[in-house]
Amino acid sequence: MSRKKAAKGKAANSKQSAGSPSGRGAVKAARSSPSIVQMNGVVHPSRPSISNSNEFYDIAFKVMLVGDSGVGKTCLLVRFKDGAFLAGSFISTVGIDFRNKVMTIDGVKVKLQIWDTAGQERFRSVTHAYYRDAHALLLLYDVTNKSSFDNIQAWLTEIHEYAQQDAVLMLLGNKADATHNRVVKREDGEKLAKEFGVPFMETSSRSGLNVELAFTAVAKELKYRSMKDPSEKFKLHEYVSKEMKGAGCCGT
Ligand SMILES: Nc1nc2c(ncn2[C@@H]2O[C@H](COP(=O)(O)OP(=O)(O)OP(=O)(O)O)[C@@H](O)[C@H]2O)c(=O)[nH]1
Ligand SMILES: [Mg+2]
Repeated sequence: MSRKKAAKGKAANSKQSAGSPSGRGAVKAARSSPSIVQMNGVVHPSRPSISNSNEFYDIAFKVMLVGDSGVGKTCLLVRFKDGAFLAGSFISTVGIDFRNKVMTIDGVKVKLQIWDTAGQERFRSVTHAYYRDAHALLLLYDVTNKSSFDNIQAWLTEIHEYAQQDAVLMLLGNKADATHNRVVKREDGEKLAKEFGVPFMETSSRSGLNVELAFTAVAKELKYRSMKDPSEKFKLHEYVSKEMKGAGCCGT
């Protein structure tokens, strides 16, 4: 298996305040990024000239974070990538952004190129264009925000319309640490996920609960699928049920 060099996970655009007039410049910048131009099917590394990471990888996949504005997509990505929590005032993502992370899955270096989409309605047409290349989608709602949960069905409709049929999909109930403000029960999330046949877990970017697991589960599923070795079996639902930790149980 040949090893490729991973481009440093550099955001294609920066965040702006939710009240900023337009994110068009940033979106345009993101669209002209070489990473995007080359991205069809399995992700290819960006031009070496912009790569300042020495990390090598064997296979690469594109993962998309979707869900209402404020559910915590950016925080989830930052927690996963940097192990930090973005506390303080909420800065809404403009357009679309990405970061890379290389994980070692059963001895194979798997690069995830993780696309952080803007949840705001006004960017919806921009983000639609990226669905088609996604190998996996993490759909988030916020357990402290009922409307973000109620909107999950609409998000699923959108995903079915724009994403590839065989894309890996997982539902995440985020902000599980916020016990006092919780309005969506874990069982409601489980029920909804079961209805749509998607794996589910609650996460917290603040405590780190299940963050690594969510991305590891997706990376494992994609890796096993790409290996196409019938002797190697991986069951995403089973893996998630076995490895998942409950809110309030274990923190990180
Ligand atoms: N308590 C708690 N707060 C969180 C968590 N994740 C995110 N937040 C807070 O929720 C707010 C929104 O987080 P973001 O990650 O920026 O939300 P987003 O989904 O990226 O929003 P858009 O970019 O507008 O789509 C921020 O103020 C975060 O600090 C979490 O796990 N727990
Ligand atoms: Mg964001």
